[in-house]
Amino acid sequence: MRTVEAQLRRVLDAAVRPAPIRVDISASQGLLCAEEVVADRALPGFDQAAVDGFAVRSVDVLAAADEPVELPVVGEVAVGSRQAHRLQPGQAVRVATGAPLPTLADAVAPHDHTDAADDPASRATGHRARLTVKTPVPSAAWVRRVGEDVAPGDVVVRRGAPVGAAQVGLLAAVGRTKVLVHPRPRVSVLAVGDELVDLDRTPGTGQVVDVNSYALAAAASDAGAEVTRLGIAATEPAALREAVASALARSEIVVIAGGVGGRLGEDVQDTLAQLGPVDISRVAMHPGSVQGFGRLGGEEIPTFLLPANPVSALVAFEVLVRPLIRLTLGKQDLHRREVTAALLSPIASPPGRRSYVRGRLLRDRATGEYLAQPLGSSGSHLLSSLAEANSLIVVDEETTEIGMDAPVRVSFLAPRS
Ligand SMILES: Nc1nc2c(c(=O)[nH]1)N[C@H]1C(S)=C(S)[C@@H](COP(=O)(O)OP(=O)(O)OC[C@H]3O[C@@H](n4cnc5c(N)ncnc54)[C@H](O)[C@@H]3O)O[C@H]1N2
Ligand code: MOO
Repeated sequence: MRTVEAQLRRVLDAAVRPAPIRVDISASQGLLCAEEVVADRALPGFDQAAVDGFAVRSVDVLAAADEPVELPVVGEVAVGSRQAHRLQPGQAVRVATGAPLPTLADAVAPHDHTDAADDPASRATGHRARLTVKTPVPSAAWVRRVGEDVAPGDVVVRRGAPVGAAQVGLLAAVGRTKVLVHPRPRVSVLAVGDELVDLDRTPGTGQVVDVNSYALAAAASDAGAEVTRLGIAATEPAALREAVASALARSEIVVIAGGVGGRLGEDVQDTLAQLGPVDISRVAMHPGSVQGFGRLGGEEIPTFLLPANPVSALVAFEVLVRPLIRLTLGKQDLHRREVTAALLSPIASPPGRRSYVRGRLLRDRATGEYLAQPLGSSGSHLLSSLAEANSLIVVDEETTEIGMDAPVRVSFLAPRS
């Protein structure tokens, strides 16, 4: 039996990474940047007022520390003003937040530092108002300096950085319409099984609705892949070979649920062997121990044969496929967050296998301590208990029993609202 680690290594070694692509910045969110994005401009692009107030020379209002200083207001600069403004020593200009600062001004006195009054005498000289500055403002106060955020030549988004809302904002700010990113890996999902019918049919006696292609497609999409759910594959060898070959041609990862055991399994494996070597092995895990993996087709596309019991399929996906999708996306961190929790009821685990026990992770309000409640039976067909779970309790290979209150390793599943 191969350890989970050894199987994961084989899987990750087989990763096929799609070449980076250039996309609109609006489509880049959630992907990893594949280039160093260098700013060709400064942000802010010019010195500007950080508040509504009056642009002044700080030296002209120094004396306001002792007594109010009066200045004539010689003009007004609105946001977006494209006209050059200039003030002379001893003058003030009314400015709005974001307006370009007049030449010579090096500070803004906010409204609450000042009193402004209409002054007929100063109006006669062309000035609109007299300003009383009650508090001095030091140089650069209430000014957003050119290049303070980003200087030309700065890297605004690093290669390998996840693109989130702030990165999309920076790309827009430096005028980039497109950005090079690692695309989502394309994952194709198929199910095989003679008993399967699609969900638009009422299953007859002995028939089972195909759950796996839907559930695995959802899991792949949640992991960040671009998914094609191909549904139930024909089991007639030529048709199956054709279906898998066409999936290989359009995917970086192929996931097939079923075909691991029994007569059908042998037929499926024989057919797949025409496309490349498939290794069916027992992996030291529970559930999901019997599985197949190979690199198929000319491009050696990593291809999984997952055990068909729905819980086994999803757990095997979680443990082996999800990390491969994340690696293919370019992520550094391939695994879910793990915490240590106190076990709320005892669990058993088969010897020599790592168990993934469905659980609910709780937090003790008073102590902040994590608590793990194992859910129901461990049957691999019991999908509703996986739906109840928000985590998997991971029991190592050597342990066969864990008592109440003992510390256990718990891996988060997708966060739920
Ligand atoms: N000789 C052995 N037989 C089996 C073993 C074993 O170790 N030795 N392990 C059992 C376990 S556990 C699993 S899991 C399966 C894995 O084999 P397959 O992947 O070929 O699974 P099947 O036997 O075809 O199906 C198992 C179960 O799942 C249902 N199923 C199948 N496909 C779907 C689908 N798309 N959606 C929902 N449910 C599906 C199927 O009807 C069966 O009930 O092998 C066991 N046998
Ligand atoms: O491999 Mo089966 O994986 O335990 O349901």
